Amino acid sequence: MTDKIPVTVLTGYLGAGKTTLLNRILTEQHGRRYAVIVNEFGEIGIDNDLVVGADEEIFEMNNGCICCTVRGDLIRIIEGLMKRRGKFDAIIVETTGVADPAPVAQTFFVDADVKEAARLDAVVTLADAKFLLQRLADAPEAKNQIAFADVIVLNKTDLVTPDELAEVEARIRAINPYATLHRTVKAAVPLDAVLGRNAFDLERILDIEPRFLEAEDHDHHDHEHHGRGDHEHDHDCGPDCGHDHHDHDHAHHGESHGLKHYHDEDMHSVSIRHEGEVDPNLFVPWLNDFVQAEGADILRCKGIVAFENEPRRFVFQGVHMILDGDLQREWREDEPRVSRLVFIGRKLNEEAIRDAFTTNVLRAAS
Ligand SMILES: Nc1nc2c(ncn2[C@@H]2O[C@H](COP(=O)(O)OP(=O)(O)OP(=O)(O)O)[C@@H](O)[C@H]2O)c(=O)[nH]1
Repeated sequence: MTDKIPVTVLTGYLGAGKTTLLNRILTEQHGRRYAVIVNEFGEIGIDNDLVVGADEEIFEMNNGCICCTVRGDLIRIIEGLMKRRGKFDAIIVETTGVADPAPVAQTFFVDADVKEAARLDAVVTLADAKFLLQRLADAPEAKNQIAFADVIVLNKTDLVTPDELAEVEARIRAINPYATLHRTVKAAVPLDAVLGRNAFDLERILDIEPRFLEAEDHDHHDHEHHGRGDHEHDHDCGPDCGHDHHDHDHAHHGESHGLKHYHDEDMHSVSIRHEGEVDPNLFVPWLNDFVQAEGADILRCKGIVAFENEPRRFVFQGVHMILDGDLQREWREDEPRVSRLVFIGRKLNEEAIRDAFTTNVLRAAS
């Protein structure tokens, strides 16, 4: 895995500060060389003109940002880059401000060649401290971008009062409690806070998301807000879609569960904790079926699972209905064999998820 090229996906709504951060990355003395892929709307990309830095290679995807189109472009661009390996150390993909990061992230799971050559390092989302609340109200993509983030750079803090900042941060946390968050002016964040995160390295989920294993079960609100039905970008791909929606192996189960979820209108996260092992022959099919059925509403899922008679941890993650997972390092002696799953998405029915897990994985085993 180590010789794969790390890819950072930079996202964030229009004007949030993506280019500002990119310029910072490209001008700072860090001794690394980045290839930059800019996903720009329209025929003529203007972002190129704004990006400084002589040595970086910049490629553009000019045909919009939606779903499979971008993926095709991105795959071709990354494949082209791979022929020039050695000329750069890492890739940064700057997505257009209105893009849903899901298809970009999916590229690194589903395309065999890309998977072979590159690994998604982290999704970094720029958030505009002044306008994020408005965007959350009127732009579903803005919410997706927050939900997807491994790292959130809450930028333009100079434009808001401390109270406003606290409010926007609370809203971000309601959507995504797991990302690391940095408050910035002019995207001034230490580069190692956004690059080289290994946030998508399944082995490191716990390092990146220490809260992942915390006792949960705080609030159990039942929120059924929403009703916006903003599904434009959900991947309910039709028959023409080139998506490869099956490419998983994952598994686990659990048995007790603490559900915690946060909610922000229709977006929230549900976590399940099972104090013990699960039968992979029950867990894996359940997870696959669940994600296939509900994937349009699930933006992200992750989990670490203890399998019966298996010394290694099963770790999975997914983007919509695409799942990826494998057995990784062994459980340590002092480590409780607990199974944990987290789903982040829209309209997730917490009780239904809990019941399905209990019925199909736990009860079925007894
Ligand atoms: N006041 C203030 N302005 C900022 C800050 N960061 C960036 N800006 C300004 O905000 C504007 C937009 O920043 P960009 O970095 O171009 O944002 P972007 O996300 O790349 O924008 P798009 O490419 O349109 O999506 C620029 O004029 C920046 O100079 C900040 O922390 N505070």
